[in-house]
Order: sequence, then C-alpha cells, then structure tokens
Amino acid sequence: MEKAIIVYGSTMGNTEQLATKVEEILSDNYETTIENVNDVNVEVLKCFDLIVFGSSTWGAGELQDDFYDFYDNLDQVDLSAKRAAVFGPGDTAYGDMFCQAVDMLEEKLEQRGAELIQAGFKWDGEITAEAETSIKEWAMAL
Ligand SMILES: Cc1cc2nc3c(=O)[nH]c(=O)nc-3n(C[C@H](O)[C@H](O)[C@H](O)COP(=O)(O)O)c2cc1C
Repeated sequence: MEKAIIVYGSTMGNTEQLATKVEEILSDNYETTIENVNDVNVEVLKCFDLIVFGSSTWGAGELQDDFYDFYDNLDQVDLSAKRAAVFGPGDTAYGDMFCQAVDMLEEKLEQRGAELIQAGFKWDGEITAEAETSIKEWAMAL
C-alpha cells in the first residue's frame, strides 16, 4: 500500500478538523500518517508517496504561524517523484489574500519538485457539515 502523510498547522482547530476528514478518506487507499506541523521534521516527507499540507491563512495572507520553520526547511528536501496537494480554510473578507497560505505551499511544493495532483482546497468561513462533505469529496480524488 502506498503511504500518505497529512501535515497541518491550525490555530483555532479549523484546519485540524479538515485534516481529520482528509485522513479518514485517505486511509481507505493509503497507509496514512497525520501530524501537527509542530511535531514533524521535513526529512520525514521522504518516506511518503503522497504529501498533503493543510494551513489556514493568518495575518495578511500569511502562513499559519506554526508552519514557518517547516516551510523554510522545505528548501532542504528534494520532493521530486512525490505527489502532493494542499488545503486550508480562510475568509473571503480578506479579498486577494483569501487562503493565500494554500497558494504559498503549492508554490513551494512545486519548487521542490513535487507534482500537484489536484487544485488546492480552499474553504470560506466556518467548518460546517457542508465543509466536511466538500473536503471529503476533494480527498477522494487524491
Ligand atoms: C487575525 C486574523 C487574520 C486572518 N487573515 C486571513 C487572511 O489573510 N486570509 C484568509 O483567507 N483568512 C484569514 N483569516 C481567517 C482564518 O484563516 C480562518 O479563521 C481559519 O478558519 C482559521 O483556521 P485555524 O483554526 O485552522 O487556524 C484570518 C483570521 C484572523 C483572526
């Protein structure tokens, strides 16, 4: 069975909630690992076929705080031959900065050689039952 890792950063629990739904779906087809970004080193990514990052957007279009060191350290790993995808909640009240962390992580993954296999999942507002259904559908295509 192929291996998938979900690495998430979450200040108030919204991204974490989405991450658990992604894991629920991926565990049907992958041997899955789910990690808070605070508890994981970039080196571990080498062991997985599919890499999924989840980050909310904070400040003005910035990564979730816990993601910064990990994001910088991604420059040290070669992710070619890895498949990847990114998700995150945000708020369209932030205009052009809506879910910008998703875009930043996608860009970084591509720079490191990973293949983005699906457009990022961006959710506006509260994590409702509808949000959970939508992210599960997104995860089914991974
Ligand atoms: C101070 C503050 C700044 C935020 N900045 C942005 C932003 O630039 N873009 C965006 O899409 N959402 C922004 N948000 C919304 C959060 O991303 C959203 O509440 C998200 O669900 C939080 O997820 P988390 O609990 O996993 O951290 C901001 C929220 C706060 C409170």
